Amino acid sequence: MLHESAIRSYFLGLVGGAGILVTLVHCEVWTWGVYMLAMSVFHFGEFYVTARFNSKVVNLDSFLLNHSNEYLIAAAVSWAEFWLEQWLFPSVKQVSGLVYLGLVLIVVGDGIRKYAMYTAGVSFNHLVQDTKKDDHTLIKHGLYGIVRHPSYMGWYLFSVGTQLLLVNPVCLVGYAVFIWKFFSERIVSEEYYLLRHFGEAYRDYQKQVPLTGVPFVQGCVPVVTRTPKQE
Ligand SMILES: C[S@@+](CC[C@H](N)C(=O)[O-])C[C@H]1O[C@@H](n2cnc3c(N)ncnc32)[C@H](O)[C@@H]1O
Repeated sequence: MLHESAIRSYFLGLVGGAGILVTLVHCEVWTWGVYMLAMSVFHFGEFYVTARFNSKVVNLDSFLLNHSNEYLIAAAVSWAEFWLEQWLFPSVKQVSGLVYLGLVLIVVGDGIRKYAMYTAGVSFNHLVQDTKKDDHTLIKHGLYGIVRHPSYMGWYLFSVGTQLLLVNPVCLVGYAVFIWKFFSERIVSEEYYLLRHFGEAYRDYQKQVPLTGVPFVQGCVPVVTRTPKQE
């Protein structure tokens, strides 16, 4: 495991370094260079923060490089869109306020995600836990006192930010919709298990912190059984 994580880290370092080079040398596509750097920092950071604050579960998957086929396809489609539009309609890729908004979302989004991972510590796991481990405690402080799913919120902002940075209109809409759908379903199943693990304590937490952090996503809310109205 150690040598393979070293290889992945080296590869991510190369991607980040190449990104810096592209940014400095190829001014016409500097946003692509910043994108490469952002992706390498994001994936390296996933492994690093897990290794630092939840070392018992760290493994090669912690880089999230092989998150899912859908993730890889979405990345490849965004690369294709960027280079196709850069070639066919370079005017679309003109640097504007959108690019800078994308940069802000990338930095803020990744910062929120990594801070959430640090805050949750050993309770954070890249895989949703269907059984409760002894050291899994309910986290309600820090960012978790503001929204219930700060790491998903951060990743959502980061992902949308990458498409703004690349000025990819098609993927911007696609990412905003499909990633939203992914997190809305994920949050419901995650909260189903959290309710099983922590029961009333999680129910109270949902009341104290009503926002999930992902827009228009409510999470796993209890089904309210109506008492018939007294006539
Ligand atoms: C990938 S982490 C995501 C955590 C959270 N959804 C977020 O966005 O910050 C998934 C794991 O975190 C755990 N988890 C989520 N919210 C938690 C909380 N408030 N306290 C403790 N564990 C939590 C879940 O049980 C799951 O195993």
